[in-house]
Amino acid sequence: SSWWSGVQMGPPDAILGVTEAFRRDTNPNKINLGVGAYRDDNGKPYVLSVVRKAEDKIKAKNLDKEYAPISGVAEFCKRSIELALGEGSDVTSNGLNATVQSISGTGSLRVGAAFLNGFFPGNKTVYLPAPSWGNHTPLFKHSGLDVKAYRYYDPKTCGLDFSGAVEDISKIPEKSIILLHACAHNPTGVDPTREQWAELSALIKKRNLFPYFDMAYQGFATGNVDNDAYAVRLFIKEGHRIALAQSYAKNMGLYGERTGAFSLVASSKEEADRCMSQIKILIRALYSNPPINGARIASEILGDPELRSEWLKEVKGMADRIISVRTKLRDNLKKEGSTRNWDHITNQIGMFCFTGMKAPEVEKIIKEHSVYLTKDGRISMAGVTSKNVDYLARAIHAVTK
Ligand SMILES: Cc1ncc(COP(=O)(O)O)c(CNOCC(=O)O)c1O
Repeated sequence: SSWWSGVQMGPPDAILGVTEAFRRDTNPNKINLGVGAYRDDNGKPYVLSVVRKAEDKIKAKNLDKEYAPISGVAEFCKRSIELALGEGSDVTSNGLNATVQSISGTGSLRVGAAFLNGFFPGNKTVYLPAPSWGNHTPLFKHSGLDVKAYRYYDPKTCGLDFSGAVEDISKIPEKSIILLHACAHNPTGVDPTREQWAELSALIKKRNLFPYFDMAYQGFATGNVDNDAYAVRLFIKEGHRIALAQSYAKNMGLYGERTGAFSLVASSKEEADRCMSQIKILIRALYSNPPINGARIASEILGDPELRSEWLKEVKGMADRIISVRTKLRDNLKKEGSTRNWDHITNQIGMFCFTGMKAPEVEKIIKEHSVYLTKDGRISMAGVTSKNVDYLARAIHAVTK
């Protein structure tokens, strides 16, 4: 028998499986609301013009292709943590952060998880919001950490189950790890209000929990990079020593360039240096050093005042398009005569909308209307355009009335 006769066929990825089914559908009105990547109003992938400008500037520099340091392109690491914490943060001015470039958000989360597995002195269990990004559980489990959940989404209101979250977090054993989506929660689109973030910060401090922020959408949620970093900056201000994973897949459209960063905020520069040395040892044995192209593009944009302000306009443009189709969809559902409350479509934020459609309704809308989405009723608003939003509203009304 062969070496691999024991290997089972694994289940298809829930999200990518939707796209395959979409591709097979011949209905000209078909709509793909599964994929979590931005599309313009013509449903096409979007390369930011500021990214093209940065590429031209980089090309003119005739840079070599030498290895980046294990910790990545230094300029990128500096610009990335400053984007997250804001210029002049005393964390960066006092060198309290250990920041490494990694392979987009997923690689950054994974490097952080490997470091926690090796060095976290507390309860090596990560508490995720229920539900969370599908990849969080396998990512942390493969890193050797245990994974549990705290209540987060309320299916009755399609909003935040804040009292449930507080109740569950109050019971999390001290010195555990709590994963927080900094903004634009995936898959629900439900974010805490600023007041609720303040309560969560106080509670997490009281419970002596370690906050691990996943910020994959900074600038993409409200269109403002400072607003979207509010929770991260609040926790720092409140004295939490956080971990942070960042991605430039969505807010710079660098999906395939795999550009991201992992940061740890330590209590002294000397401690940050010790942590950095151990993180580098982990990276060396994982992938040795990260890809240079995306990091060069991101640091070119973040480091040049003109490109930076152009980027801020473009990322706001993407966020605004999503917000406008949210409003159109909600209004069209009303116009179709739906008696359901669809306010959550505009209360939720970022790439995703948890519609509240149940599995039978999802099956029906796929089969009868060729609208493709994941079974949990999550739609990627990026797939909604001014051209298909009427059709979509009719289809949703047809299966939910
Ligand atoms: C919360 C979160 N963290 C991290 C990431 C990591 O993204 P990347 O590794 O591409 O930077 C993502 C990207 N998700 O992909 C879209 C989808 O769910 O369909 C994410 O949503």
